Amino acid sequence: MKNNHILFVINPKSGGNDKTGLDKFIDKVCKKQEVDFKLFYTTGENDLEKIKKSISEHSPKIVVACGGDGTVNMVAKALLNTDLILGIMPLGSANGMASEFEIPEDEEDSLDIILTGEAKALDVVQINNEHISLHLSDVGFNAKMIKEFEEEQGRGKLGYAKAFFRSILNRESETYTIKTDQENFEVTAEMLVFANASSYGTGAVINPDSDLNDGLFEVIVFKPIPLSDFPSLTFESFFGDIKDSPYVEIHQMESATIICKEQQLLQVDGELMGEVEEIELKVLPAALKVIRP
Ligand SMILES: Nc1ncnc2c1ncn2[C@@H]1O[C@H](COP(=O)(O)OP(=O)(O)OP(=O)(O)O)[C@@H](O)[C@H]1O
Repeated sequence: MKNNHILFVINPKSGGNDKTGLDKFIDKVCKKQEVDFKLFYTTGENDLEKIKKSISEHSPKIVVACGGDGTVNMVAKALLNTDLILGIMPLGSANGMASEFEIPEDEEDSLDIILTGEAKALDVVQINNEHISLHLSDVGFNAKMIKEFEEEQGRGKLGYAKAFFRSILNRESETYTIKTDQENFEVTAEMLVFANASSYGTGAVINPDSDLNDGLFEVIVFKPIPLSDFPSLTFESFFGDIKDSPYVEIHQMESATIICKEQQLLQVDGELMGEVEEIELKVLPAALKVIRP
């Protein structure tokens, strides 16, 4: 079956790559396949509202996020609680959600999946009633590393490596209280991950039991770890099972309130959301339909 009537939401800046030929490419493929389509370009200003307006003007069946995780998250926000289907053309510097769904970065292949793939339901994690997370959100080590990276002059792979090693050397432990329907408990952690999905864009698997459609999410506690054991934990996340590590604890839940003893920088699907003291998490089961291979 051919998927018809599509709105392509293009982030012209994502991934730092040139997208000047993208409109012609979409036009060529869609015309050949006799698929109706419209293009929308993000500006970085009030894009969510503008996308919603464009959806109400054009009434598409599918809305495709052409960008990185930030663009995917924003389009998903516009589609929540509607019958519209999300498609993904991974064109960002971080394409974590696309790699989770095994959507290839090649434009031709990803567009083919959008036109012929099947829509499957996906849980979404609501955070503090204002953000949604399809992929991975966290406080602690990773959020601080992203901040370091964004402040890095050089960026690129070298900038990432510098931010990574600086963050490793400056790791800090924080105390968090986790409140669920069943229990309240305190943890000391270098990082807490709120995980719908399984892996960061780098390929590190931090949530091996992830099921994107089980009506649950995982809170992964990374306990204080001596520097000498850091390489083995990293190795396990890439090649083994992180659950075997004595420094990792995984809790599954439907909702939770996390209270941070000190304010923490919150990262949601690759975007920094500022400092928070309390984090309200709630799974929205099967709240989104996504085209997958
Ligand atoms: N036309 C635009 N000009 C500048 N920024 C934009 C534009 N459109 C969207 N943005 C910004 O792009 C970001 C999302 O980028 P996205 O995550 O999709 O790609 P990315 O290349 O992975 O991003 P990052 O720069 O975070 O690595 C948002 O912060 C959004 O505000």
